[in-house]
Amino acid sequence: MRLVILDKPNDVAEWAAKYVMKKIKDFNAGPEKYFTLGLPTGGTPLGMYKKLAEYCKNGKISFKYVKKYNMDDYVGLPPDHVQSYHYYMFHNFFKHIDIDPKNVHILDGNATDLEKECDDYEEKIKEAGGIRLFIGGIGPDGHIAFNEPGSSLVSRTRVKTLAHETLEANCRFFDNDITKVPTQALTVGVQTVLDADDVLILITGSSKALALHHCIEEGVNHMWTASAFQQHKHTIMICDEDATQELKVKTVKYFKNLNKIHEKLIEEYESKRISSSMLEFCEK
Ligand SMILES: N[C@@H]1[C@@H](O)[C@H](O)[C@@H](COP(=O)(O)O)O[C@@H]1O
Repeated sequence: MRLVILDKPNDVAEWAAKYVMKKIKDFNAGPEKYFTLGLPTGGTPLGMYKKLAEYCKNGKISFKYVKKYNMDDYVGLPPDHVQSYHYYMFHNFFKHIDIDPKNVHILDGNATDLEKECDDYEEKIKEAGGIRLFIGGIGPDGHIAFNEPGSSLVSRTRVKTLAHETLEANCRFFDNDITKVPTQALTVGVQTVLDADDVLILITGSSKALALHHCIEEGVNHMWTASAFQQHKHTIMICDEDATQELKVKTVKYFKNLNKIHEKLIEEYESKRISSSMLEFCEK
C-alpha cells in the first residue's frame, strides 16, 4: 500500500484528479474498450470532481468511454432529493463532463426488491469485466462506502444499516437533524472494492486522523473496514497533513520521502510521450 501525504485538501484533489486522468489515458479507452471507474460521494472528493470537470472542459480528458459505478446510496431517498447520491453525482460531476448516461450506474435505494438490486449491481460490474479503478473516501470510523464497523471484509453489494457514528457524521447534510438521516443504505461490499485492479482512497481533515492510523499502522480489522486495503496489491491512500495527526513521525517521514516516486504516478501521458519522442529525435 502507498500513502501519499500532501499539504492541503486542494493538493489532494489535484493529485487525485491527475491520477484518474492518467489511468484513463494510459488505458486508451475506445468504443471496444471501456474504462470502468468506481466513484464515491461525500465532501472529500468534491475538489477532485471539480478538477476532472475542468480537465474535461479544457479537452485534456474525455469520459465518453468510461463506465461509472457508484459506491452507494441511501435507501428511501428519492433520486431528486438534494442529499441522494444520484443528485450529488449529477450536480457535482456528471453534468459537467462528456458522459453518456447509459454508462452511469448508481444503486437504486428505491428499488422494490433491494436485494435483487444489489445482486444485479454485482452482475453488471462482472459483465463489464470488473472495475479498473475504484476511488473511495472513508468515514471517521474508517468505513469505506457504507461498510460500517463490523462489516465482513469479504462482503459484496448489499443493504446495510448505518452506524450511529455515520448518522452523526452525515446529519450535517440533513439540517443537523439526525432523525432526518436515512438509517439504511445500499453499498458495494469491501470485497467488491478489493476486486478492483487499482484503488485510490482520499482522506482529508483531522476528523479522519484516527481512522487513518488504524488503516495504516494497525492490523487488518473489520472494525476499521478500510484497513482491508492493506491486503490489496495496488492501493494508494492519499491524505493531507491534518489527517496524519495520529500517525507516528516515523511513518509520516517514510512516506513523505517517497513523494518524488509518487510524482511519477501522475506524470502526464502527453509530456511522457513528448519527452520520449524528443529523446528519440536527439538520439538520431
Ligand atoms: N458513504 C459515504 C462514504 O462513501 C464517504 O466516504 C463518507 C465520508 O464522507 P466525507 O468525505 O464527507 O467525510 O461518507 C459516507 O459515509
